[in-house]
Amino acid sequence: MINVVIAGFRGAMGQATVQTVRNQADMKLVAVFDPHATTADMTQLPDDVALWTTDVDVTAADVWIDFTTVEAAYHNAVLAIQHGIHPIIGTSGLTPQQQQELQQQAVTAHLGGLIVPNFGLSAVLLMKFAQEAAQYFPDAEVIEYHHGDKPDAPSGTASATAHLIAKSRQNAPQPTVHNEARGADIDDVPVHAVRLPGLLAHEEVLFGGSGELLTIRQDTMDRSSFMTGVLLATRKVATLNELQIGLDKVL
Ligand SMILES: NC(=O)C1=CN([C@@H]2O[C@H](COP(=O)(O)OP(=O)(O)OC[C@H]3O[C@@H](n4cnc5c(N)ncnc54)[C@H](OP(=O)(O)O)[C@@H]3O)[C@@H](O)[C@H]2O)C=CC1
Ligand SMILES: O=C(O)C1=N[C@H](C(=O)O)C[C@H](O)C1
Repeated sequence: MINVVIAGFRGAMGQATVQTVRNQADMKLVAVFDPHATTADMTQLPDDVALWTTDVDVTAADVWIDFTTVEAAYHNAVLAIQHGIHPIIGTSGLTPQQQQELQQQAVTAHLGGLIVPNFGLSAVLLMKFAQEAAQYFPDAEVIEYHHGDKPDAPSGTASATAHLIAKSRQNAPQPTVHNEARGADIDDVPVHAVRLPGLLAHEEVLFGGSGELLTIRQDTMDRSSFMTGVLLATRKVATLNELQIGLDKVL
C-alpha cells in the first residue's frame, strides 16, 4: 500500500488528485496538508484522512503530492524531504536554483523524488520532440496558452521546454532583438504567455529554418489527462534514488 499526502487538496488539481488516489486499490490517502484549511474543509473526505496544518503534524506517509503555489511548494518539498516522504512536485514556478537546492537536500537525505513540469503525455512528448527538433532547427520560440486564473507566467512546462531546447541545440541561434513584445528570454529561447478564459493548458513550439517552419503543439482539454501521470509517478517514485525532473524519468 502506498500512503499518500496531498498538498493543495482544495485546489483544482488537488481535488482531481484526491479523487484519483482514493479510487486506487494500492494507494491510501492518509492526509492532506494545507496551513490555511480547517476541519470544515474536510467534509468531502473520510474520517480517517488527517488534516496536517503545520510542519509538526507531518508524520508518516510514503509520497507527498504537491499542487499548491510557487510560494508554498519549495517549503513543502523541504518538509517532505526532512520527513523521508518522497516528494512529487507538480506545482510550477520553482527557479532552477530552488530545484538544485532541493536536489541537493534529497541527495543528503538519500531520498528519491520527482519535479514534474507536466503530467500530461502530450506535453511530455512535445518536450521530447522539441528536444529532437532543436538539433536541426536552432531557431525556436515557445508560445504557451493557459486559463485566466493561472498566476504564474511563463508556465513550468514552457520554462522546461526552453531549457531542453537550449541544451539540445548545438548551433548558436540567430541573434534575437529583445524588447517587451518579444517575450521572456529563457536560455535565449523567447517564451510568450497567453492568459484567457476559455483556455485550459496548451503549448506550441515554433522552429524556423531557411524557407520552412516546423510547429509542434499540444492541447490539454481536461485535467483528467494529468491523472495517468500522477498515478505513474506515485507508483514509481520510490524506485528513484535522487530528485529527478520530468515525468519521462519514470515512463
Ligand atoms: N505539473 C502539472 O502537470 C500541472 C501543474 N499544475 C500546477 O499546480 C499548481 C496548482 O494548480 P491549481 O490546482 O490549478 O491551482 P489552485 O489555485 O486551484 O490550487 C492551489 C491550492 O494550493 C493551496 N495552497 C496554498 N498555499 C498552500 C500551502 N502552503 N500548503 C498547502 N496548500 C496550499 C491553495 O489553498 P488556499 O486557498 O488555502 O490558498 C489552493 O487550494 C500550479 O502551480 C499549477 O501550475 C497544474 C496543472 C498540471
Ligand atoms: O496551471 C496550470 O493549469 C498548468 N500548469 C502547469 C505548468 O505551469 O506548466 C502544467 C500545465 O500546463 C497546466
